Amino acid sequence: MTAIEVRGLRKAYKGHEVVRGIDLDVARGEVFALLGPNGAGKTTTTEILEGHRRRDSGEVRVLGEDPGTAGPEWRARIGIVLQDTDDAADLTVHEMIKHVSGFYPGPRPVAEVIGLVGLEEKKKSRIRTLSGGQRRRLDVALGIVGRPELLFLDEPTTGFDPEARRRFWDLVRALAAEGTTILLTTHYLEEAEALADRLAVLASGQIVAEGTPAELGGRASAAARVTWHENGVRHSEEVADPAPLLRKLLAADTDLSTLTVTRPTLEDVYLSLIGANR
Ligand SMILES: Nc1ncnc2c1ncn2[C@@H]1O[C@H](COP(=O)(O)OP(=O)(O)OP(=O)(O)O)[C@@H](O)[C@H]1O
Repeated sequence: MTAIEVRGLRKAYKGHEVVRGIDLDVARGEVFALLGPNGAGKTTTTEILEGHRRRDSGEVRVLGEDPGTAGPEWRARIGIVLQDTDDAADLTVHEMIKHVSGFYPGPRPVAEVIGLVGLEEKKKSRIRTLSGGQRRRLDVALGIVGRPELLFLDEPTTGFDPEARRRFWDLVRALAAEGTTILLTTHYLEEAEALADRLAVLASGQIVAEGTPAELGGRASAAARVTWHENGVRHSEEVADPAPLLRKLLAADTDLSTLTVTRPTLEDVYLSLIGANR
């Protein structure tokens, strides 16, 4: 079943079109990442799907309803982690999560949510005293307290330290394992690679590539670069299939202690896609 279905989505601000005919399908239970440079239209698209922004044209279905007209029951089935929120700073972490949990019919227990995002030590702290990364974790807590069927994560790990980011990835995987559909926007390609079942690259308001992280932009079939050293001299060859070259090197008893075989990283593919669409 489809969680998100978008056909021909368009949106302009003051006559300048920033979303220019997007088609998108996200299946239930899928983790889908939207990538793209600053200003590509990711947040605008996401906000339209969340029902927070009006579209100019196109068909949009989210959990079977049009977000432009869907009511509070639909809203209770989705969770949203916005790029930056700054409200109710005088409440404590626990009070804020408790307050928001009251909006949902079957919320997670507050203590469970605090544990999931790793804010146990800060549960009695006032929100205004949190660090940037802790504040983001609270945002994530508020996004998941209602047990959403579909979770929107807009750059969720900006400001996280590396350990918090890994912990957040585990949380996303656990939510996905429970069947939560997740739409994620991120500038961290390793994050998209670690989490997403599929991803789409948005450039100037259009989807320029879509696929699994392994296949995006022909990555799986791209040439491999083999490098090694022979008598102190570095050799480097680009080959479609590295096996014959490796056999030849082995047969010749070449020193392979510095051997590397690499294919384009997701970042390489992403940068060339963005570069080609400037
Ligand atoms: N309320 C608004 N009024 C006018 N222009 C806007 C508005 N919101 C966004 N824009 C413009 O629309 C374009 C797309 O913005 P959007 O925030 O969707 O991009 P993004 O891909 O999410 O970028 P980022 O990676 O920086 O978050 C940008 O050029 C932005 O300046």
